Amino acid sequence: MPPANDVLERLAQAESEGLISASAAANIRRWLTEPPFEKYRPRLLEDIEAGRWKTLDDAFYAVLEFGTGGRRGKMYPVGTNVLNERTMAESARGLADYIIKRKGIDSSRSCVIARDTRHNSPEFAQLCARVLAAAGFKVYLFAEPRSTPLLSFAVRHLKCDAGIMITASHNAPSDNGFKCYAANGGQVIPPDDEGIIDCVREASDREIPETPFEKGIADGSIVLGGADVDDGYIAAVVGESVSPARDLSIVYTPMHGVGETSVAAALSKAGFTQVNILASQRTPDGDFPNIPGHVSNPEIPKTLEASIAEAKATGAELVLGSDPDADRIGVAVPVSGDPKGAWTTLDGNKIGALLAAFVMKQTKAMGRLRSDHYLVTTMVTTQMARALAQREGVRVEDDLLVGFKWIGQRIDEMGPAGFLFGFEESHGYLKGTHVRDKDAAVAALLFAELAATVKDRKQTILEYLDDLYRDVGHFAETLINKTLEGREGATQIKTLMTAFRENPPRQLGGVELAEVYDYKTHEIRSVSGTEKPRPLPQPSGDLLIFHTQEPGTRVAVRPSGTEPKIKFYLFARTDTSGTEPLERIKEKTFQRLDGISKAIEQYIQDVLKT
Ligand SMILES: O=P([O-])(O)O[C@H]1O[C@H](COP(=O)(O)O)[C@@H](O)[C@H](O)[C@H]1O
Ligand SMILES: [Mg+2]
Repeated sequence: MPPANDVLERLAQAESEGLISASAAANIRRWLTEPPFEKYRPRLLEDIEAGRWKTLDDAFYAVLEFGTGGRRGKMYPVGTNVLNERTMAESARGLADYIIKRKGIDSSRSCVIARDTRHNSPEFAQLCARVLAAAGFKVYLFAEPRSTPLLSFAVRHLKCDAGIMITASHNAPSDNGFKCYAANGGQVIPPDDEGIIDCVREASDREIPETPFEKGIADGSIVLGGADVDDGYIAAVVGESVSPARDLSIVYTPMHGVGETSVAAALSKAGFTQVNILASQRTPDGDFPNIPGHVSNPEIPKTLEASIAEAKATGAELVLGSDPDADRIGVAVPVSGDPKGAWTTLDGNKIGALLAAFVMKQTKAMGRLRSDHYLVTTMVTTQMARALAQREGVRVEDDLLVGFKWIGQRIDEMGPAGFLFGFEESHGYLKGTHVRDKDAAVAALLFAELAATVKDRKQTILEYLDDLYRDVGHFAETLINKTLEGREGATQIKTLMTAFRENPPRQLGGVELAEVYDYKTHEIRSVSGTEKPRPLPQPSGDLLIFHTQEPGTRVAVRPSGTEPKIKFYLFARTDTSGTEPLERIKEKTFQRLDGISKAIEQYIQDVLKT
C-alpha cells in the first residue's frame, strides 16, 4: 500500500528545510513507494512521524560501499547506507548475480558462509544462505560462530566460487558487515568489488527471492558446515610452526568473539598446554560486555587490561587476545626487570616486526630460507620490516595500499610458494598459504613460539626487540584516529583530506615536510610548491604520504575504509649504529613523534574551525 500523500509532503518539507539531504530524500521516497520495500514501510513511517531526520539522513544519504573490509557500518532497520535485512539480502543477491554473469546461468556455483558472535549475525548469515540458495547456489553454512580466516580457508578447501563472512570485525556493537571473498580465499578486489556493487545496485530495485531454510536443508542446496573444515584449518595453522619450544604459560582472551574455535584450538593442538582462557570475556556476546568501552579492538591497549591482571595474579608469561572475528591479535608482555612487575601492550607494528624477524631467523636456522622468499607489508606499516628483511637478504613488497586484500593479491601475483610472512600495522599477520587473509590463530601460535623460544634462552621479548633495534635502528610509530560520524562527519573527513592535499603544513613539530606522495592524483609534489610535480605510478587510493628531511620520518593520511575515521600514521627512526645508549635514542624518536602528533592535532582543530 503506497503511503498517504501527507507523508510524502512531510518528506518534501523536511528536504526544503534542509533537515534531510536530497539524496536521502530520494532513497526514502523509493522505500515509501516501491513494492520491494513494503515490509520496511511501517518502521520508516514511524521514523518520519517521530521526525528522526538526522538518523534517517545518515541511514539513507548514500548506498553503503565496499570499503577496506567489505560493506560495513551501523545496523539500522531501514536505510540504504546501513546494515539491515534488506541491504544484506541485496549484498548476497548482488554477489550471486555477479557470479552468474561471470560463469553463466547454467553453471554450477557454490558459496560458503560464516559469521561471528555479533547481534543479528546468525540471522544475517541464514538470510544470505536463503538468498544464495534461491539463486541456484550450493551453500555451505556454518551454524555456529567461526573466524574470518576459517572462512577464507573454507572457500579454498570447499572449492567455492565465493565466501561471505558476516562480521564488523572489531567495530562497536552497533555495527555489522558483509565481508566478501573470491575463489582464491582473498577479500574481493577490483574489478570484482565494483562488479558486485553494480549488481547490488541492480538488485536494490527488485524483490529478492529466498529459498525457505528448511526446504534448502531438505533438498541439499544448503549444507551445514562440517568438522572436516575445522580440522583441516587447524592442521594448516599448526603446520606453520617454526619452533618446538612449548614451555610457556599464556592468558588468552577471545574478547567475547569466536577466537576460542580457532586461536585456542590451534594453541592446544600445537601443544601449548598452559593456556588460560580469560573467563570474564570467554562467552560469545555481541555487546562485548566485559571489554572496556565495549569495543573488542586489540589496537586499544585497555582491551587487554583484565587479561594482564589475570596474568599477574597467576604468574603467566604472555597475554594474547583476538578481535571478534579472530583475524587480528593483541599482545601484552612483562616489562623486563621491572621491580613492580609491570606489563606493556605491543602495538601492531612491534608485533609484526617481532614476528617477521622471528620467522626469518627460524626459517634460516632450519636451513629453509630460499632466494625466492619474500615478505609483504603495506605503505602504512613500519619500515622496520624492510630493514629486517634486507639484513636477512629477503625481498620485501611494501608498496601496497591499506587492506589485507592487497597482501592476498600480491601473494598470488608473486607466487604463493615464496611467501614467507605478511603483516599490516592494524594487528593483522599471516604466515602460510592456507588462507589469503590475516589470521589471529597463526599469529598467536607464532608469538607463543617466539615467547617460549626466547624464554628458553633466558631472554625476554622486550630484550629481543631491543636487539633488533640495535641491529637495524630504532623504529617507532604512532596512529592518530579522529572519529567523525554520519554525513556531517564524512564531510569533515573530506575537508581534512583536501586541506592536507592542497594546503599542507610546511612543518610539523619542527620537522620540515619535504614532499608529498599523492596516490589519488598520482603526483609527487614538493610541499613548498616550488618544484614541478613528478608523476607517481600506481596503486590508486585516497592516501597521502608526507616525506620529511629526516630519513625514516614520515606521515601518512587517509580516510578509514571500515569506520567513520580519518587516520594519521606517524613514522620515525633513529640510527643506533653509534655509541649512544639505546634508551637515549628511543627518547629522541619518541620526542619527534610527540612533536609531530601535537602539531597534527592542532592543524586538525584549525581546519575544522574554519
Ligand atoms: O577490520 P578488519 O579486521 O576487517 O580489517 C580491515 O580493516 C583494516 C583497517 O582498514 P581501515 O584503515 O580502512 O579502517 C585493514 O587494515 C584490514 O586489512 C582490513 O581487512
Ligand atoms: Mg577482525
